[in-house]
Amino acid sequence: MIKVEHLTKRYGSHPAVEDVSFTCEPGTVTGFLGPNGAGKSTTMRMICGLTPPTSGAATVCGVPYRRLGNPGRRIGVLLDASAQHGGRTGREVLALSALTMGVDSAEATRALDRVGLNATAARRRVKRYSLGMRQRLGLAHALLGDPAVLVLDEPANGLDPEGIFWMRGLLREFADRGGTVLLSSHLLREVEAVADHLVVIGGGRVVAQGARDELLASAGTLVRALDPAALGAALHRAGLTGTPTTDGGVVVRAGAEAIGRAAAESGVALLELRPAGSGGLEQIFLELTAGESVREAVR
Ligand SMILES: Nc1ncnc2c1ncn2[C@@H]1O[C@H](COP(=O)(O)OP(=O)(O)OP(=O)(O)O)[C@@H](O)[C@H]1O
Repeated sequence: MIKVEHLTKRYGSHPAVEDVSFTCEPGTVTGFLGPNGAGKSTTMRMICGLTPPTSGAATVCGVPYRRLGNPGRRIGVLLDASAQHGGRTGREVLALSALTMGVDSAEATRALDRVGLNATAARRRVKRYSLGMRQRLGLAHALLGDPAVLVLDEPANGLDPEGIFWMRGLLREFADRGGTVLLSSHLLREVEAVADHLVVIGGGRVVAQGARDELLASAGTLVRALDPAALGAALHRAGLTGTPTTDGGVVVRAGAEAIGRAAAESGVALLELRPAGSGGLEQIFLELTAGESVREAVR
């Protein structure tokens, strides 16, 4: 379990993270979402004892990270896939860590297999790795000590679609076996498919959090009409407000019945009327983090 309580980090007068609280339960994947500069990495660094908080606290398995004996056996961390020594081979990186953690060196081979790095890749120097291979090595490193908790900062960076699909499966399986996963992303669609819980951060503050399915259910209704301008006018007349989607629909914070009635009263022909689901969540994400680099967030 990870518990984050009122974490705050200020650099001079700049609040990088402001009063952030959330809990990651065993058996779940928590998606930590926010645009660039929102405070995700700073929060994760505070969880892992790398950045001292200005105030507040974080615990992993009930204790602050720095008080964990042999932390790699309790929590697997991937904060920066490029941080490995470029002159070492993938196998050397893992073998050294296995030695430090007191893990059998055979586990290094198992971890490499688990992340899809074959014997040729394992013999190659890390400086010759692609970003995707570095992410896989970072993940192998995080898994090496068979921890109960994983903290991964933007682990999908550099992975191709097949790699992202593979990683989701790995994280899901880890959580289904009772593990706790916290993973960050600036792309909603990347975490939505695997996360049970979402914590959305913008400008250093948590702007929304909860079960993914509940957030999805509260995401409004998507409506699409033959004549979008007429639909806009009909919604306006009914006192309903909507946010246009990028593909010509409108997400309205109201139920299908209210929207259907408003359209019918104005004689507007509808092409689509359904729970907005992830499209609506995307709109909420955009609204909540407005002013941040939102375009990139929903790319
Ligand atoms: N060491 C530091 N000194 C000063 N400011 C910092 C430092 N580290 C982070 N910040 C600032 O804190 C804020 C949050 O940064 P952080 O890296 O945590 O965001 P992020 O959500 O991880 O973004 P990204 O997705 O771009 O990595 C930013 O405004 C950043 O400039």
